Amino acid sequence: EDGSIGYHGYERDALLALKAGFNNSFLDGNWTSIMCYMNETPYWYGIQCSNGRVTGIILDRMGLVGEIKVDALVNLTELETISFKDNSIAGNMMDFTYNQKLRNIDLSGNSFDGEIQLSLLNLNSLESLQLQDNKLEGLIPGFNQSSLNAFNVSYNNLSGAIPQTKALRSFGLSSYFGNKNLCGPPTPTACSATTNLSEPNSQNPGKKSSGNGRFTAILVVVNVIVLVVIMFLFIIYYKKYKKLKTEMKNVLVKYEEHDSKIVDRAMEKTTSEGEIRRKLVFVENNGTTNFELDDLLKASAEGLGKGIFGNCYKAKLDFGPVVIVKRLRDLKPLNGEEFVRQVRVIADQKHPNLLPLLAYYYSKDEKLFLYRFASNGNLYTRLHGGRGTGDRVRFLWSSRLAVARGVARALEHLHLNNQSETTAPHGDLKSSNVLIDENDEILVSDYGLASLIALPIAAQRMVSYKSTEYLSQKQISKKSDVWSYGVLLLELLTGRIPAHSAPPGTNGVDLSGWVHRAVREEWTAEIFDAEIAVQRGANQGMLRLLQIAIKCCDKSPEKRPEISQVLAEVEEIKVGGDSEDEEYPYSSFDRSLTDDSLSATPSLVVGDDRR
Ligand SMILES: Nc1ncnc2c1ncn2[C@@H]1O[C@H](COP(=O)(O)OP(=O)(O)OP(=O)(O)O)[C@@H](O)[C@H]1O
Repeated sequence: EDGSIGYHGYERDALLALKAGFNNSFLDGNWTSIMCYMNETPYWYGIQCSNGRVTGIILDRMGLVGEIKVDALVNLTELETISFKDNSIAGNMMDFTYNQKLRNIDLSGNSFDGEIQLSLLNLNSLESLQLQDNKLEGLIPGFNQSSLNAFNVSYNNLSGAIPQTKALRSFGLSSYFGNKNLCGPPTPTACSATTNLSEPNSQNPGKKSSGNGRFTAILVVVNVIVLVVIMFLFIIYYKKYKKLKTEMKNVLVKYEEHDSKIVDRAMEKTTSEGEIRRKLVFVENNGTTNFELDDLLKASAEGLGKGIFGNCYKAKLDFGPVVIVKRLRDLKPLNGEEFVRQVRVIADQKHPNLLPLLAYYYSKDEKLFLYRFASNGNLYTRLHGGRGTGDRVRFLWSSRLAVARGVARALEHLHLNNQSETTAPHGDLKSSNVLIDENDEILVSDYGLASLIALPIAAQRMVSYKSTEYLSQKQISKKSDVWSYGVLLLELLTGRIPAHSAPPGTNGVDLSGWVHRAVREEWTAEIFDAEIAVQRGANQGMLRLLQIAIKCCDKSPEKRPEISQVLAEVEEIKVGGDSEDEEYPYSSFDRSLTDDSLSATPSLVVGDDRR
């Protein structure tokens, strides 16, 4: 097992097998990708984890149907709690032999039948066993764990004498009530001498004598014949099974060879000594000089930070160029072929406002993406950096409008190249993913990476998954990108940090709610960043951009405009004449916001988007 990825594949397989038996559409949608990662909050509904291991399964009142295989829990050795309370699960109980840490078991309110599992007797930490309201039959096993402090088998079809162990004697009638034929304390019914023997129960196989000797002899002969036939059939079956297994193995080996050949072809080269060496794969036409992984390893590297897709480094190669290296982590379990296919999709997204992928590297243990270095940093730092200090470089309206345009163009390109209705083609649009190169060109980064990382990680960390529609309906779409774009515009206009994309350790505000409140309560002068509010000639343009932003941030995704429409409107905004150096008190906004501009678009203030 790969401990480094923080989860355990065989546990995941066990849970997926369990899920398959339930045929439950919610779980089918929710239990995808990995269930837990180290000590982070589990990603799957109803799963508890510790150190990447599954410690609890709690699926109460989920309408679960079907049966649970007897060996379903064999691989979940860290399990402490299991609860399937109030579902409609049928069939025999599962085997608990390998779940020695189990403390709480609640299978109540289902249709479990057959006998109570004897493996429960060996769970030395068992504290609570709730089996009431099922269809269990046979005898109650002699539970005697001193840890047991809650026990209920009421309303089943159990029969026979209640074992008079120290542990079981401590529970009252309510634990046993509603069974077919239980006797002995605490029930009022005394047991007859033959009670237990008369019950059909494999755990107590005493059976009544079945009539005369002749009949018994015939029965024995028939039994022997049946046994011989069964053994014969078993031998035939076993031979066939062995043959099938060997064939399967051959097919698998062939498949793996084929798979690795594809990866090899894409990513490996034969050196002059004839040995295979993995190499960086350069995306064609990128205009850079190609180099080897060794060159990269020799380069001086500076850590830029840890993003949701992995750590980012700036590497200065010995022979001159500077590249950005992203070490991808938390990836979906993709084989080489699938990885290459997804990378091609990203690499093919060519647009002047998208940060181009230069090269990639794939091996079992390491996946790298190499990007062009954008020397003027990211929008987040440009917009918020150095405020209140002498280091602050003024960020003028014309530059902010250029950012709004560049990002909208990039986003439109991504949307036009993605036909899916159920994905946000960027998915993680935020100011730290908008880069500025040496010519002040805008480059949007981190697009397409959602297709590579595990869904729970994406759902937990990516901006799209923080939109209203994901929070309420668990759905994202292109309109989720439009919403992120609207918030980015508000960030540009207000100079404030949005809560949902604030870097760790930074406090952000609910920008959309805040802007609506400001418009309603007429403290409009405060909406615009003082740094641009003073550029009076640009006021109309700022108001236009604010209106667009508010439309993009509509709570209902269907009311938000398409990105093409947004782009068209942003392109129409004029920078605003000679405004750059003109400075007026920013209260000059008051009248225009409350009277002219907003009254012309009443929907702006009606659709309150406070969250
Ligand atoms: N090509 C690049 N040129 C210059 N700086 C970059 C480049 N790529 C990333 N950065 C900067 O490096 C830092 C780390 O980037 P990274 O993408 O790993 O994290 P992030 O953008 O903060 O978060 P996330 O992964 O959620 O997008 C960020 O400040 C980012 O702006």
